[in-house]
Amino acid sequence: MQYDEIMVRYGELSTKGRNKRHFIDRLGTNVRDALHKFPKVKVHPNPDRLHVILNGENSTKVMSHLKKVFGIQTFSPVLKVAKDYEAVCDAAKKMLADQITEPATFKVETKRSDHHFEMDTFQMNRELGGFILDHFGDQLTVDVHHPEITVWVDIRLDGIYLSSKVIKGAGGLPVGTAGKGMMMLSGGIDSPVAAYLALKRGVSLEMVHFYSPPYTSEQALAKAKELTGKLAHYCGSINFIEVPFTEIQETVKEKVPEGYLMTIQRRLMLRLAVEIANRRKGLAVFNGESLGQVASQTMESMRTIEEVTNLPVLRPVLSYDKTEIIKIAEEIGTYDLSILPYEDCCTVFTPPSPKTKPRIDRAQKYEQVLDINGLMQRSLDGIKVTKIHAGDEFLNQNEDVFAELL
Ligand SMILES: Nc1ncnc2c1ncn2[C@@H]1O[C@H](COP(=O)(O)OP(=O)(O)OP(=O)(O)O)[C@@H](O)[C@H]1O
Repeated sequence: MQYDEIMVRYGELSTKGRNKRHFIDRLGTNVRDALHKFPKVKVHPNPDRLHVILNGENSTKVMSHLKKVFGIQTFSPVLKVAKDYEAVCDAAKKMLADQITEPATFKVETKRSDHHFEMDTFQMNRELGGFILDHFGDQLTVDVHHPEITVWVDIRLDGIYLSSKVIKGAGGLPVGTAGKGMMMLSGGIDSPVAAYLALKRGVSLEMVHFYSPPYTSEQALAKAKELTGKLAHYCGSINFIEVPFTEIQETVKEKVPEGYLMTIQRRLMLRLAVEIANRRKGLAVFNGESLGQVASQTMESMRTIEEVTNLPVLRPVLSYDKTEIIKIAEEIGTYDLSILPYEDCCTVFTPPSPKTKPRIDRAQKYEQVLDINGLMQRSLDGIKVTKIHAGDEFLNQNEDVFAELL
């Protein structure tokens, strides 16, 4: 059914006191971004509610985009009618016919800011309630205390607004209200989920992806970019930073004892991510590590890798089980992409038995034979940044991607 407006209720941000204005403005910007494909839509972020005026744009499509904007608790599609009781009845009938699928309880709740309207709130509740019972009496019964459906009637100066559905929003905080972070994004299952959770807490992210041609293919890179396109649905667009890592991996493999290959590679990845964060005003590095999942994800290993920086390294999925991570990946639509069998630079160079408790002093000693600054500089010189928008696709532009899978 086509509605006139979507009324958005704020989530957690309504408790943010002095920062409230900043949060609301940011949410307004994010909603406009998310709805940029609907040019007629107008967004009005008011202190108590945000109003999306549809001006004829398809309400179902607009709502499917709104569902992914963080900082929204719930929203309701609204019909606007002339200030006329008959018009209110017609609209209520249309709305409920579209909504009711099984017996339910209901009540009418009216608010009136136009005190010149001929009916007061009490009258409207009673009359419209009676009208609804006349038409839907076989399915609806009145419950004024805990109704399953509330028909809201808002009598304002410019018209009467009706709504009856409450749709759950994405929750969280508006992206961009919690600072900027660098997300280490592989093509795996965990880091896209970690990125989603960071975005949900209001962090604005840039993706840092290490790739090692010819050991890793164009398809592996395309997969990481396409994952970014999926995540961009939650924030409009995301910068994707590809970082060449081949020379580092070849050198580390040649010069470092096998048990420490993974640790030293990770220390270099982290150093690079931190340098990129410093250059691009990032406040933290995020990754998809989950405690105890693999050899590099023990506390000892995390400590030895993290020793190279004092920038916070944040791990949104640290305490999640794999099954919990997979569930979120499925919900946000990244799982099917993540399990495509393209090699990651880490898997290509993973030794058969990496140390699960690497020591800081050993890692430092093995790094002494490496030209860390030179390796990093050459890698940083090869960085490429691409702005990726929601839904951008990279894999299917490349037909041989699928050919290779067959
Ligand atoms: N090629 C890469 N580019 C950027 N970050 C990476 C890359 N490979 C690994 N990482 C980062 O290191 C974390 C741990 O990687 P690892 O391969 O050990 O674990 P994982 O559990 O398979 O993670 P994921 O499922 O995210 O790949 C990843 O979650 C990601 O944040």
